[in-house]
Amino acid sequence: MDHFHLQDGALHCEGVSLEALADAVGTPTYVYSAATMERHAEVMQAAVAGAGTGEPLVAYAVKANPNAHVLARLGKIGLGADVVSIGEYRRARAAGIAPDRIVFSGVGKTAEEMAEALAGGLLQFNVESMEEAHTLSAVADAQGREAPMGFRINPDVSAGTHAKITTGTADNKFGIAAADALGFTREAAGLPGLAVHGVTVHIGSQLTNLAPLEQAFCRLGELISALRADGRDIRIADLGGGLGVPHGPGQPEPPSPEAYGEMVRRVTTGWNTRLLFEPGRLIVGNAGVLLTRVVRVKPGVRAPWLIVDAGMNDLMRPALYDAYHRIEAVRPSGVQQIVNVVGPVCETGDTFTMDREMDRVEAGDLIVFRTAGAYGATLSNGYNSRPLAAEVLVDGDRWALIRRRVDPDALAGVETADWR
Ligand SMILES: Cc1ncc(COP(=O)(O)O)c(C=O)c1O
Ligand SMILES: N[C@@H](CCCC[NH3+])C(=O)O
Repeated sequence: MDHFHLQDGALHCEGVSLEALADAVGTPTYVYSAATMERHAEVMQAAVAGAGTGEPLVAYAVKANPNAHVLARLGKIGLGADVVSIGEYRRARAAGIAPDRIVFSGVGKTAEEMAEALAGGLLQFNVESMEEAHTLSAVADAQGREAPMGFRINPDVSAGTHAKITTGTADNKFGIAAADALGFTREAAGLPGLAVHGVTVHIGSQLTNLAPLEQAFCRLGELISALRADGRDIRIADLGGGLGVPHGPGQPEPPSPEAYGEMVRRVTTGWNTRLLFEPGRLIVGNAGVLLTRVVRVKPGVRAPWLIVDAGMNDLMRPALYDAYHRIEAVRPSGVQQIVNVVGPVCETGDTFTMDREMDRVEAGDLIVFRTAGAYGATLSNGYNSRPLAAEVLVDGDRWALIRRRVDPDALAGVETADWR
């Protein structure tokens, strides 16, 4: 069921008219459906229920959408958090997510970040190099604590996704080579302050095929056996995120969470570990749209330029990854046109799409970019001294502004000239 639907000829999010929202808060604005993100979370929880030993933990990848109100909603229905900075850790805690439901990933954790998270509590650090393990050991030893950790394995599997969001090939910066895992884990187990109980893998994002995930999980399974044979007490297997979401007709259809859960159950039989999952996009991607207004329509050589008031600074994915976003008129005219949709930023890359067939719209009309709930607002910036877009959360027929539009003057307000 799509919570973005037509009602009285115009697009609504749940019971709220996007036209009314644009009038109330202006554009560009991210609009999220609480019902959609909660349903996605529950579908994921159900898909992996009963897998592994003990309670499987769905630790939402905060980076996908770190808005405090989104985190609080997801935390309330039982999701944990996968964080990659102390900023995300603090946000997860502030949203009420318990320390024992938080994992800390990322290749560049600093000693300060480790110290704060260790003191505050967490389920596990996902450590990405032997060098990092040494830093964590020193941090834990200094606090007189044991840092729970697992190594992130780079399984050297091609995820079949965009090169810039592939993370599990030997040439990527993430994780340790599977061949090093035995030696590194043995070395880490001998360091003070480290409790090595986990292994983790995450091979990329927007995966539309289960095969590379299955291959990576199988490698992890072999490794768990080898680590156990070497005397390690492996209790947690964190299978990362990465499951793709549908982007609409003509786009690759990802496997369902149920099919993913089935594969996980099959591959992890006999592992005898607790299972963790780190979905981001799956939970929030299709729970959000970017609502924007057409500023003007300018004649073009191939097709007219539809210049909208959202730019690449607001939604970076097309510029960064040539990502496809479905574009819809908020009030469909029923007449189709072919257009190039671009933003106002002074970059040729500020192009959302070329030669797209869509409903005919004119200057002043509203359109939406679909599937913008993940890696949308969080990747935005103030390039060209543009404000950061507002964010709205809809729940039934009520809505709340969950991030005010951030004026460029507010950003300029932190510029200092403290010469020394
Ligand atoms: C370690 C880790 N876990 C989870 C995720 C979430 O990925 P996705 O949003 O594709 O589920 C990412 C991002 O790719 C990641 O780097
Ligand atoms: N930011 C990327 C996903 C990368 C996730 C982080 N590892 C996207 O929008 O598709």
